Amino acid sequence: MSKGLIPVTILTGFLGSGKTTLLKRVLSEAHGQKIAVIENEFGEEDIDTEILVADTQEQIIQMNNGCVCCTIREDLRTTLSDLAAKKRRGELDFERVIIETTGVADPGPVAQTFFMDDEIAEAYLLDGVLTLVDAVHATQQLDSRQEARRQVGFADQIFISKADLVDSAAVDALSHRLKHMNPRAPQQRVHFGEVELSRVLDLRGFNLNAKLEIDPDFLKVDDHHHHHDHDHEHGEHCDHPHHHVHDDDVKSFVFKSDRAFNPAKLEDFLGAIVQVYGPKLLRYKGVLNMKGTDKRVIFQGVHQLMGSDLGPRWMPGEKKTSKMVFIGIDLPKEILLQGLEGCLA
Ligand SMILES: Nc1nc2c(ncn2[C@@H]2O[C@H](COP(=O)(O)OP(=O)(O)OP(=O)(O)O)[C@@H](O)[C@H]2O)c(=O)[nH]1
Repeated sequence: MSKGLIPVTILTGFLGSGKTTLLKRVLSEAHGQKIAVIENEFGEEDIDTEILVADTQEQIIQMNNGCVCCTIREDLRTTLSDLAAKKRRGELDFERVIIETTGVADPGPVAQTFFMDDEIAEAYLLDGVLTLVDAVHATQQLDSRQEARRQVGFADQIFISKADLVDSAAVDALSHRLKHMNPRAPQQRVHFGEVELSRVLDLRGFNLNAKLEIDPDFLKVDDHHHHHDHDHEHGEHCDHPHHHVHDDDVKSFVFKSDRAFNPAKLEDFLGAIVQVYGPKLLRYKGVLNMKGTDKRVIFQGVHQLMGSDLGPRWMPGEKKTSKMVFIGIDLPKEILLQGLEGCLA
């Protein structure tokens, strides 16, 4: 990672989705890596920490704060800055941080900590948000709990746990639903937390400097919108019986164009959009063809906080296709798509 920043992974997922199981597994497999774990649990019981301590040499920091939504940002900030200070002074030795969030929390404030606070941003780099989805209970949780939907919306990687307990058609339906909510995040089934470390660490989901690719398949699930997509990847229409039953408020859409953006217009437009829709924009991310540079422009954000950076050069003869994905709650898709179209040079 650049500039010696400490990579941070946020592990989220609804109650009982298998976060601790996965974390234990990762810690036992991360040979040679020193990981500081921050348990952000809701309630007094410190059971998870005990389990982890018993099995590993990791440094565990428990935060038992009552109200997750309002106080976590401050507590997490303090915890993170203490950790970084101890590392600087040589009192603690660790290379990365994993934060296990409580199952009922919206991961947004946790993720935002890494953008909003200068002191934190100078020491840490948010590497990725991992979301566990419980195949047995997800449908009901997603139907009834906004936090569960937001956890999916924020994910850079989705793990479906407990697929062993339901039939495969049900897992497929769930997977399909998740893909609609968040086409950007790869999905993988996990059995009792068994995952490759490469799926968990160094995802660089938030790293602007990293080589950034958007899964080319995500366009296939964008069933409502084809007029920006002239590649005719329409094969996968949603004939799935499950799809129209739900009305998930977390939705996503993709903008795609081969024409370059006018940077000033785009900046104005996006600036205005995040002002108005920031609270509803969970994540957005794009690889853009921008007039005036032969490099890709990588842009991404969480809520109102937006950043951009230069990525790799376009290859000679390569089609310079801009792709943007927006994930959010009740977003005015047509307004956004038309607005973006209007920013093309
Ligand atoms: N059958 C099955 N059970 C699993 C799987 N993954 C986890 N579990 C079980 O699910 C239960 C909950 O797992 P935990 O890892 O404690 O879940 P958690 O997300 O940390 O739970 P909270 O901290 O309460 O939010 C445990 O009994 C696990 O053994 C899986 O892939 N299959």
